[in-house]
Amino acid sequence: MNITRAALIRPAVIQRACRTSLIHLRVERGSLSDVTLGYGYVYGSRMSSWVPQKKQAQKTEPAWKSPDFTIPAEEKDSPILKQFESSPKSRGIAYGAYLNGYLPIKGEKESMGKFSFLKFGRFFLRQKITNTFLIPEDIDVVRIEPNAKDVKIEWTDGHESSYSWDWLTAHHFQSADLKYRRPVKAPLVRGLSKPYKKNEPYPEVNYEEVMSKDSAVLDWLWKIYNSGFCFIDGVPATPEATKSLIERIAFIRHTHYGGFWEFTADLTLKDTAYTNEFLGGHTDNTYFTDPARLQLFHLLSHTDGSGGESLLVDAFAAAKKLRAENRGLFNSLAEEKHSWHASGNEDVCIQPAVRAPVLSAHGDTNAVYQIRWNDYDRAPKSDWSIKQSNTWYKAAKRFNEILSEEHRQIVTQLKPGKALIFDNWRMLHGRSEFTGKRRMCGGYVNNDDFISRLRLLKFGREKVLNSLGTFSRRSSEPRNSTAIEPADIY
Ligand SMILES: C[N+](C)(C)CCCC[C@H](N)C(=O)O
Ligand SMILES: O=C(O)CCC(=O)C(=O)O
Repeated sequence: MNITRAALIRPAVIQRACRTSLIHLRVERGSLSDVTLGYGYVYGSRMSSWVPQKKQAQKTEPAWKSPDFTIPAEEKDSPILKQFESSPKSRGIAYGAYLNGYLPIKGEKESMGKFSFLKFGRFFLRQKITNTFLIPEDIDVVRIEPNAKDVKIEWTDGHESSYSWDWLTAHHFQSADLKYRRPVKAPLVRGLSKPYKKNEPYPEVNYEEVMSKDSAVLDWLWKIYNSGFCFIDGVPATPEATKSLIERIAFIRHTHYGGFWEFTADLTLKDTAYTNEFLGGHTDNTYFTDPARLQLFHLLSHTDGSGGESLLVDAFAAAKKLRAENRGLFNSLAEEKHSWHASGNEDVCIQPAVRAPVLSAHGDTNAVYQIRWNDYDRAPKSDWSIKQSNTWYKAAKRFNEILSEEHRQIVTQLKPGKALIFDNWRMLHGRSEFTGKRRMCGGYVNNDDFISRLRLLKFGREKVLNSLGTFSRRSSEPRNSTAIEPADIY
């Protein structure tokens, strides 16, 4: 198999690197010329000797990788390659896969069974192709060939791998060498990096900009990530424009309220949102295993009445204050799990697969990463002692007082044309009571789709892919479970 083939099966390479060898990488920053590469094996705990290598001559890229690649005349009638006539890039890649056995040889259309197409398909999908469990347990390295761009390794089973330096530095096992690890400092979960302060101008972006430029989408998402919310000005006051705005981030999360929603105080759905009543600060979807991460509201109209002001409160900042003030109360909100529920509509009684506390701490860092605060939807709890129960209610009462501190209340009157989006894992939202006819529309976006969009825009696909599976911590030692921290960026 030539090296190009190995480069084509990068996912298997990744799997193999993670599974069969411990690569200690000493990379002299910036030079990459002299690399000392040693490796040990997870299996048989054989530590090999260090293998100092010198820089190899840069290999030339295969012709089919160049953007202006054209398929040689004699291959023109390949039934498969014809399918890639549309774009030089896919045509070149297809030809590369063809040369490397991922596509049947010319004229053997019938052999283009599902499997080979699937194999070829996977070539694009960055999914593992190799059967991990067929990798011999006594696998060993035969040859290591580092060069400026990557490291090529030949294994005893004949397989050849190619690892980019970025990928290696992000994935080698030695956590002690964290300084060598360069994962994308991407917000995998979230952080309280820059809470919005009262009287600062509100974070805001422009609709036309967001609809026309990915750079404006990045600015928008980064503002939501850092401040917890963002206004969008210049939005046509129509459901259609609002829906397409949300879809600049990702597809809209569908729930028992529908996908993109328009609502008014008509109790079409049995929830306080569908009334004109006061709604205290709360997060939505506490009853879902995976609460929506973002929520967007856009007031379409409000006639013959007044009120309906919108409230936002940064619950991460409030939790940080509670922790500083009384660690016992903070821990109670972080440890006592509740069975939140949504049971208003006759045909649903929704509860999370795993009961969740008010303050969810991240399993790797113990930093708070998600708030569930909704007294309307909190279910009864009986698996605690009187003492635990009393402590929790005391903690919840104190937390509510902190959340209600005047300087934390971000109160705005939404107007048609200016939408509001916020982080539903961090910010409480609410509404004052109102009179008259008020039409609101909006939608939810999942956490994973929000973070995916944000990371790819901010860091670029190659860097994000190179950091798959890495997780940078403040310290290389996991924190113990009692030291639940306030939300922070990591
Ligand atoms: C769909 N729309 C946003 C209009 C209403 C949703 C109701 C949210 C519910 N009270 C909760 O806390 O999850
Ligand atoms: O009507 C509003 O402004 C907010 C409604 C609300 O809080 C919700 O739908 O969760």
